[in-house]
Amino acid sequence: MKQKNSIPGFFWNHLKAYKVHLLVITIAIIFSTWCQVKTTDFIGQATTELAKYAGQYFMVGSADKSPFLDVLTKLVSLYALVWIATFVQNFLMAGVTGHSTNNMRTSLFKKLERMTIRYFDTHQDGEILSRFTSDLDNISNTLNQALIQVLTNISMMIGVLMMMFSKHAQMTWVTLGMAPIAILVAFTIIRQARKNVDIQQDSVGELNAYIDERISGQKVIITNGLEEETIAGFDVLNDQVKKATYKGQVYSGLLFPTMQGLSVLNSAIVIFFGSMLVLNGSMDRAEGLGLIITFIIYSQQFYMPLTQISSQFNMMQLAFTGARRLNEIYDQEDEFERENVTDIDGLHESIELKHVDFAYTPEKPILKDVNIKANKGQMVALVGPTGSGKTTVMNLLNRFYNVDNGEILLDGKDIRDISLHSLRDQIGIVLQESVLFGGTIRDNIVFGKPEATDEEMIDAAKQANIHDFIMSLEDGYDTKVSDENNIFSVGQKQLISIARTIITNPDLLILDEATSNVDTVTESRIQKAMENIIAGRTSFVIAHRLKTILNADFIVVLKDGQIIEEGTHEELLEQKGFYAELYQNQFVFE
Ligand SMILES: Nc1ncnc2c1ncn2[C@@H]1O[C@H](COP(=O)(O)OP(=O)(O)OP(=O)(O)O)[C@@H](O)[C@H]1O
Repeated sequence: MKQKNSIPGFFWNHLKAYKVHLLVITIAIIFSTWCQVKTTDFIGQATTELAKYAGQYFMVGSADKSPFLDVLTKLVSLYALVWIATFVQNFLMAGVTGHSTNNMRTSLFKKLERMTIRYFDTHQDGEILSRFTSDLDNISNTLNQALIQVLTNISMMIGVLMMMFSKHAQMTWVTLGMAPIAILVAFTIIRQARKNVDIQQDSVGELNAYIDERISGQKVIITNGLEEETIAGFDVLNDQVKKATYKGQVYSGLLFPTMQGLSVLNSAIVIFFGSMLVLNGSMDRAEGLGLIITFIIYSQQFYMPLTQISSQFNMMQLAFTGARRLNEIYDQEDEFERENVTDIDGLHESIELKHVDFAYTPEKPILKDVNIKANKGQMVALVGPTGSGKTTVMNLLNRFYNVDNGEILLDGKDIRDISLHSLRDQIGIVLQESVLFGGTIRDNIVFGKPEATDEEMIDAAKQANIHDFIMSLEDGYDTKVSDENNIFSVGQKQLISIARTIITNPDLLILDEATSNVDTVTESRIQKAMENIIAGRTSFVIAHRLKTILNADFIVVLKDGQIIEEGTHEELLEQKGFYAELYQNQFVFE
């Protein structure tokens, strides 16, 4: 069992390449906050110098303003340094965020390409997609915005604390007096806000799922006249979102004014205590004024970061959740490959399932002691009621899943001892639900053999009986295929898939016949295309219409994962068993 990735491990793995950048960013942050803290000190000094200058000027009619101007010059220089350091931080961090999230996206996609079909069979597409969108976005936003701000705020608080203690310990304790209350208040508000934001996100998720489901089922809704009911269902969920959003916003909105109020209250206490120091003679007036102004600013510089760290906690929490969810993907096992596997160059003799047992989940056995042997060039048809295990046999032949007991032998060699890529190079699959990728028809046909010539492509399309249809389109083979341009029927899609398989010239064919929405003309085209592709090849065909498999070398009838009958069409009819009954039923029906 491989070790699970941790959240700190996730960030370390993706950020370690930028160690030097992050070090420079941290130094720039510390430097810029030190400058900011220092400017406060200079504002205090400038106030003191100005007060001294004004006092002297009123007393004797003239005064030296150079000490005041000196402080002012230092102040302006410090601001310039702060600007430069902040620019460096943001510039470097934008680069680190851009590159690291890009790498995260790439490594996530590569990982998906290595993962088992089991994972895709047991997770919804939208759920997997959301890791690329919202989870990666949350991580990127946190790196880009929250990280610098949190580091700045922490170093600001430390710097302010150090400066305050070095200036006046008593005033510092007075300034910090409100801190425990502020932390408690911030914590309580944020906890409430987070609770409601979570509810808000859940209800938004529910609403999205509802909209998604209703859009895909729009035809059923219209034909059943369920528009009003659908709107009513939407209203209920939408109302939930409204209420949760309102509460979340109210609590989030409370944080800043409350903390601002506490900070103002704190400033009043600082002014009061500072004035007491001047009034009881511990300090002269100009110095006292400077100190009060310095501590008012320090108090704000201390409380503001506290508020900001608390509010960024939410964003960081989302990034941690994102990292955990991405780790769930990285934690998945890759496709299983034994050591010392070998490559093969084709199927020369036979392919055989020998005493195969298989279950997707331990509690529900699917295939039980299945034995099928196809010699080179033979066509094997799999027939049986829905759920009997036909597709499962195909999944095992292609090693989407591995057998639990028994073995599958290709020319006498266990397919687990053959490298996955060379095994799959020999196999061509036409699935029941044909998939077309974004691009042109040409791209789709040459998908498995990008170097194919136009002649090869056209030849494959002709064999698949789809060439004439493609040529009837305005742009021919350059016709765009996309979700928006869904001009193909189920049957036509399957014919394009057949052409895609033919062009790769596989030794072993796995065909799952399209069952629904195929008109009779397309059906006979598919029939012809299948005959063309099967000729001279070893093939396993799942047939739903029995007339497609009358020529099969032998037919295997599966029921509840077991072979119940086996033989040629004629032999099975003679047996007058399950197959004969199925054939009679279809014959009458058609
Ligand atoms: N990924 C999976 N995880 C768990 N169970 C599965 C999975 N795929 C299929 N099954 C179950 O395995 C059994 C056999 O399914 P299979 O798809 O092989 O049947 P089939 O004969 O091809 O059916 P159909 O003719 O409807 O396509 C069914 O009970 C099905 O529910």
